[in-house]
Amino acid sequence: MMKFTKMHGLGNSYIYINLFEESLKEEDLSELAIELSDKNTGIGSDGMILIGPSNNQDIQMRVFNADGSEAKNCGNGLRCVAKLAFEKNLVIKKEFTVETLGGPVKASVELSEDGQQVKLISVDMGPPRLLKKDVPMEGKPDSKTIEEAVEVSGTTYYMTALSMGNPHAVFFVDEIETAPVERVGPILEKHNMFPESANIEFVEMAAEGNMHFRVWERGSGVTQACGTGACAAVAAAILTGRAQKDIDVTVHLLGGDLRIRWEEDGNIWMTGPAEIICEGVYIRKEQRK
Ligand SMILES: N[C@H](CCC[C@H](N)C(=O)O)C(=O)O
Repeated sequence: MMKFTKMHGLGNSYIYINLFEESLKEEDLSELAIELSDKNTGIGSDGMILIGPSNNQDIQMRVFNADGSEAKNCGNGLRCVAKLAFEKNLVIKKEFTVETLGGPVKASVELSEDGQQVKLISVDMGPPRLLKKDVPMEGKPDSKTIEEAVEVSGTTYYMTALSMGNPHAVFFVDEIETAPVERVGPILEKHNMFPESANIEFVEMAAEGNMHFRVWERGSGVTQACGTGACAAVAAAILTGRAQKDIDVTVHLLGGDLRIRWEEDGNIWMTGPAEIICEGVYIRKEQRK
């Protein structure tokens, strides 16, 4: 039996396990993520996120996709971790740091009128990493990938790729409704130009300071939202001259809106909501027989 909390950030849901209360075996983690994410025999989610102690930050977050692969960062997950950590008194400040495999980030929480609930969370996601060697992807290690042609099933697409601690390939389209998310997403996710696979995003620029966004996530497929992907999309828009730094961009995702801003100092800020769906006790498959 294992206590869990199911949370979502704009419909991108994960099963959160509090390692201050539960202990898990390292060798079980990948299988457990697959088991929990299964909507028929598990709880149903886009993956599993562990919140635990850190030696060098206030808390640690580890992210596992629905296919059991471990990711180095998760924007929607960070907002949920920040909310849970504050409301469960795992941290005592409204601003604190989170250790991720993709590097440390800073989170700050905005509270409800009665001060009891976290309503909005802002995360300093750090700078986008623009060099091919950092995405990582094939090609000249110290060069950037900005509007590079890539052919998929006979059609040429123009890709801007970067890392937010995890790999992203961003494509600008004229009409988000017809973006080839499910046709092109899975092909590019596992394309051999990405040694660690990649998250694939499609963006339609809208009126000043707005964009529409869809995503095929590495290890989880189509999700309602991707926080690191939204940051990557804004960075790509700025790198390709479609948006400017130091101005809030509203990213319209299937599950709702995120406010993203690439500051002149180089860091990207993400602000948005996080919700607790339910808390409970999960019975592991091997305990059900
Ligand atoms: N699928 C991602 C991890 C989850 C990222 C996403 N859910 C977010 O909110 O940033 C990866 O393998 O890098």
